[in-house]
Amino acid sequence: MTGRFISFEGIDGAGKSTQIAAIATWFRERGDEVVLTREPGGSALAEELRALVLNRPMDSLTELLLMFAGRRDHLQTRIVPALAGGKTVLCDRFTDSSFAYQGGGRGLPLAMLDALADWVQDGTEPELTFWFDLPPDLAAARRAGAREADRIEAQQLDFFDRVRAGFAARAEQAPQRVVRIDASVTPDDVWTQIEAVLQRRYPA
Ligand SMILES: Nc1ncnc2c1ncn2[C@@H]1O[C@H](COP(=O)(O)OP(=O)(O)OP(=O)(O)O)[C@@H](O)[C@H]1O
Ligand SMILES: Cc1cn([C@H]2C[C@H](O)[C@@H](COP(=O)(O)O)O2)c(=O)[nH]c1=O
Repeated sequence: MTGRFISFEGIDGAGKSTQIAAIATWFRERGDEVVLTREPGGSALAEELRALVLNRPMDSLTELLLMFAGRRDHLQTRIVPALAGGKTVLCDRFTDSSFAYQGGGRGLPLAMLDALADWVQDGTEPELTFWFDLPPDLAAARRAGAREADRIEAQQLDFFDRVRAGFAARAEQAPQRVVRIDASVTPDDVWTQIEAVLQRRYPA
């Protein structure tokens, strides 16, 4: 049996976490067994790497390699077994974030990311990705009211402009998989967009 793998993407503060619980409930009400997880992190080892990558100074290539090292462990120990067991895996960020942040934001070569994604994922990728899109200045205002910035969130607006462009490029390359959600509206209006996509993709 093969489950469903769905990811959630967007710049920091776009509102993913606010919506994911409702999406989990939507699938559970249909009888799915849901695994909620995140990247960086999601497994014991990858959570240790997360603490390092979000807080310790390092160069861009080290950051990229730690993201993919954690992803490999997360896939091997949680995502692939859950999918093999027929579960619905909802993952807060996945490889699109590496393309957007390390590729777009940091400017690392996309060919390097393509190679890492091939090796690390070995064909496992989300069937559906919600891209929560909103302007970086609005996201920054939301974050400022919510929490203290980590090493990546502390970047300037021009960094987040490049990250947003990175997500837009990924959406353009995979229009069947990546669905853009206008995240600048109220939480209820964001949910209305998401629910419409879920009903269309997964009819009762
Ligand atoms: N549609 C919305 N309108 C206004 N504020 C929102 C909206 N959605 C979320 N917020 C608020 O913005 C802040 C960031 O939201 P949230 O943590 O869900 O974002 P996120 O995408 O998960 O961020 P990150 O990826 O950095 O963890 C929170 O304070 C949340 O309450
Ligand atoms: C998977 C992944 C994540 N990032 C960045 C994006 C965010 O700034 C942080 C994660 O924080 P969140 O509050 O859990 O969203 O990590 C990245 O740069 N590259 C990646 O591959």
